[in-house]
Amino acid sequence: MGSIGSEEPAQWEKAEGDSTVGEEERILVSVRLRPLNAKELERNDTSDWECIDRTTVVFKNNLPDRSMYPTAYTFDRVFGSKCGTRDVYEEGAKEVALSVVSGINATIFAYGQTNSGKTYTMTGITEYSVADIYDHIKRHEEREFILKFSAMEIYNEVVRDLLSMDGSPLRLLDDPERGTIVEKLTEETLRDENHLKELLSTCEAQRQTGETSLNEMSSRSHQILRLTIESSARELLNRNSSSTLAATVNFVDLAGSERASQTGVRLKEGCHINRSLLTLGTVIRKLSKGRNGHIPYRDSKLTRILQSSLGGNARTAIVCTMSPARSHIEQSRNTLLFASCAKQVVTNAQVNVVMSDKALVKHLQREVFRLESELKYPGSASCSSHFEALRDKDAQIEKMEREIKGLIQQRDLAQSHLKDLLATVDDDQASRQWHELSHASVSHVHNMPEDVCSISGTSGVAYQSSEFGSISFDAPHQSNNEYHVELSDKLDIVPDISPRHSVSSSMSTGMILQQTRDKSFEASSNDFGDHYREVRCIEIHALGTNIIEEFNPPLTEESDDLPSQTDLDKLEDTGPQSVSYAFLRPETEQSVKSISETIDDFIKTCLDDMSPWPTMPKIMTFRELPLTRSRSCRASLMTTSSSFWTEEAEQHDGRPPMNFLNEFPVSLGWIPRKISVPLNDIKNEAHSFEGSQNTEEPIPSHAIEDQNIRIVPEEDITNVSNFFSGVVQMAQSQHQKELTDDQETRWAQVEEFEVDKTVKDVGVDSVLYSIESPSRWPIEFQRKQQEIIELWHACNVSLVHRTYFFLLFKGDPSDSFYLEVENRRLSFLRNTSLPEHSNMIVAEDGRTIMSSSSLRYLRRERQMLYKQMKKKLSLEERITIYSKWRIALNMKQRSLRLAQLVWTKTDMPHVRESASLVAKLIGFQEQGEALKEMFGLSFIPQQTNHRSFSFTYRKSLLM
Ligand SMILES: Nc1ncnc2c1ncn2[C@@H]1O[C@H](COP(=O)(O)OP(=O)(O)OP(=O)(O)O)[C@@H](O)[C@H]1O
Repeated sequence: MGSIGSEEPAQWEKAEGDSTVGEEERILVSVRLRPLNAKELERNDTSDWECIDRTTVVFKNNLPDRSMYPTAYTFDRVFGSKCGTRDVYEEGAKEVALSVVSGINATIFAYGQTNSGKTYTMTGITEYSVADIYDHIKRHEEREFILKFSAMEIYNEVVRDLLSMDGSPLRLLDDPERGTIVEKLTEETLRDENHLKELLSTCEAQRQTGETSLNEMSSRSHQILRLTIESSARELLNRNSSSTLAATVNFVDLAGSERASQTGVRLKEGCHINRSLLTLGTVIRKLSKGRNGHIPYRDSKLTRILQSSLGGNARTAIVCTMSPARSHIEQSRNTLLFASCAKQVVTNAQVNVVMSDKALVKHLQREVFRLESELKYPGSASCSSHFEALRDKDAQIEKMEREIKGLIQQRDLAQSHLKDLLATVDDDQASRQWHELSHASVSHVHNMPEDVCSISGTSGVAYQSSEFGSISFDAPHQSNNEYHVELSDKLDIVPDISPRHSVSSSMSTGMILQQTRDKSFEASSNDFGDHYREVRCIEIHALGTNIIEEFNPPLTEESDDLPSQTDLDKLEDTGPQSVSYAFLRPETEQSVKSISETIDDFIKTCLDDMSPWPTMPKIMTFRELPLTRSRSCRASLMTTSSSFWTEEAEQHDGRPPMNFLNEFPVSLGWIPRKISVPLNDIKNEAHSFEGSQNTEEPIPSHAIEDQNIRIVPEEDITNVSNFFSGVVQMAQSQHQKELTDDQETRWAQVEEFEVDKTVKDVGVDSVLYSIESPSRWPIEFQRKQQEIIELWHACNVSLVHRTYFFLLFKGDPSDSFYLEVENRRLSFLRNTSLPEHSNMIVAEDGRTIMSSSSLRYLRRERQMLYKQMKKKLSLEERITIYSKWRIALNMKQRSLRLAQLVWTKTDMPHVRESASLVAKLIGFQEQGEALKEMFGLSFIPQQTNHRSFSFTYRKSLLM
């Protein structure tokens, strides 16, 4: 059978013991006082030692010369003279001795001077132990026990087998597993308890004894009785994996510790006895100070044989016997000193498990496999497993971080949705109130007929704001082919073209497409700015013919989304510009192209109608006009397909058919069918404006030379019509003025056109004032301004437009043109809204579309302003403004009310406040001339040698 230590398989541990891991514990040390014997009593020796309690023994006779020694000693247990051996066993040895049945080595020592009662005590302890061991065996029939007994004595440092009769000395051998073993020591397997008793008797008989002066039967040797107990569970005995608990208990009866002089023994005997005892004392003393350093186990046979029991794998109990007699006080003190040292020694006993050979082989094979694996794979298995564990943990952490990130995004998204929902709820509430208020206020707006058209729709001004995007305007529904075209420097592309096509385009000249919406304007009508999505700028270069495709994949010429090759050729021929349709959706591009063509054709037709010269050399088409860099484009336009126009035009002698005009309800119906304009007169008049504004780029000479009239139309058809009306009106007015001034000679020299009597003669008074009578201009400006304000109000002009216009045109003489144009436009609109013109702005189905759309956009603007208030104004600012506008602070929906109040009156203080507030809400920043130009025409008198009259339209330059 092999044996292993504490590193045995768990199943064995569980089966065989509570623990194979040794627990440190101190040696159990007890002291036993024997009674004074007959001799001691005979010589009247006194008993100086007394056990005052279970653990303390005191020297009760305080002699003066002994005061230097301690008088009280405490041990695990002390036994007085009246205590029987049974007590000593029970409390001072039994627990340790019986550990052997649990596989734990144990050793019981009896230490003391001769005749102190060592043999007397140890004999009793051995018998009790054996009895209890056998009793344990009887009570554990499930296990099979094997008891083996051996006995030896060490006499004069010679080991003898007490069970052998030859008395030859035995050698000590060092076994790597079992430690020091006694060679050839008889080990009797015990049959039963009696067998053991017989053997014990044999040992007793074999032990060296001799008469000493103190003890007639003195034990002159160290006796070691060794009982080995192996036990196995019976149920496992037939299995290969059976294991056995194996332990040894040593009952050691030491020879007397007294000095030879005291005992009177022979010198040699005493020397050897003392050598083993001396070594034992040294080992104990050293062990009591810890296991550091060298422990001289090998200095004596006794310490070599009992090495494992001295601070090793064994539980140890020492019973120190002493005579209470005063005559042995020195030996008693030495015994107590030894006992005190022994008390400090710590042992580390553990369960000893012995496995069968087969089980051992199995175990060893597993161990070999494990070791081979470690050799095969560099780095210990434990290290590898640690790295793997770390990698797993890292992966786990990364996964969790990703999950956390995802959860955070989900949370943010949910919060965003919640915010939107709350905003929607607020909007709904606000919207309800808004409708209540707005319905109530409809009548308040000057009882405006519903068919009043939107000034924004006709003024060619759409509003650009980084926050709002472009504000465009609905067109009236026109059967199933209705198109909704929004002209804006920010192109609004509504994907749902059919049946309602909503396209925002800069149309003819420069285009800058900056934003698109992913759903129709109507669908997002509650929020002007939120649903815009950045797309891409499309520019039309003033020069060059290349199509700029900045981000879109290249479009082929065959693409329907591109201008036709004819268009491109035409552009090349005329050379002034190129058109980029980059990033337009196909349907949008087609619409834009159609619109452009329509406008070109329309202008051409108008000019043809206007032209007194049927063979006018060349009329520049809409797209042929030289343009400055496009920055913005603002207009609203109702349009139809070019084919529609072309076909209809052919049937109407090149003029726009009435159906077409109905589809441009804003102004096309107003276009005079026949206009007679003295072109030379116009050209001459141009000189009167020379030098007033000259910010435009030079006009290509060929344009002037070849055409005499150079017209750069405004960006939308509405403005184009207004522009022409302005041209006609100005010419007519000037003509009248000249007539008054007796300039008929000039007038006679030119051909006349018939002028439609529907044209309102708005004149150019303000322009003339600003130029000819600068001193009167301020008064005239105020008058014009007030007139325009009234017109804004009457025509439901966009609030943003009013604000821009009001803040930009502050009375500079150069503003006169803008005021004049604005005045004319507004006057035109007001007039066209009169009953006699209602047919021009009412759709075929009879709806007063323009009125409703203008009012609707006004409401949207006010909603937009309302929403902006909390974004743009601090609480303090809002409170100040509320008080200024006389809105009670405890009123609900104050911002809404404020939005409804702005621009509702025409008195100047109100207008100023309104403009100021709206400007702040929309982030208005005056940008000088560029911003002014967004209001449409910029009449730039051209300095020419020929008295030609030139208008150059310049796109607005909103940055
Ligand atoms: N506690 C005791 N109660 C009564 N008698 C005792 C007690 N202890 C010892 N004796 C008696 O004292 C005598 C000596 O005892 P014992 O032989 O056990 O001493 P010892 O220490 O073994 O001596 P030695 O070392 O010389 O062998 C014996 O006759 C024994 O019966």
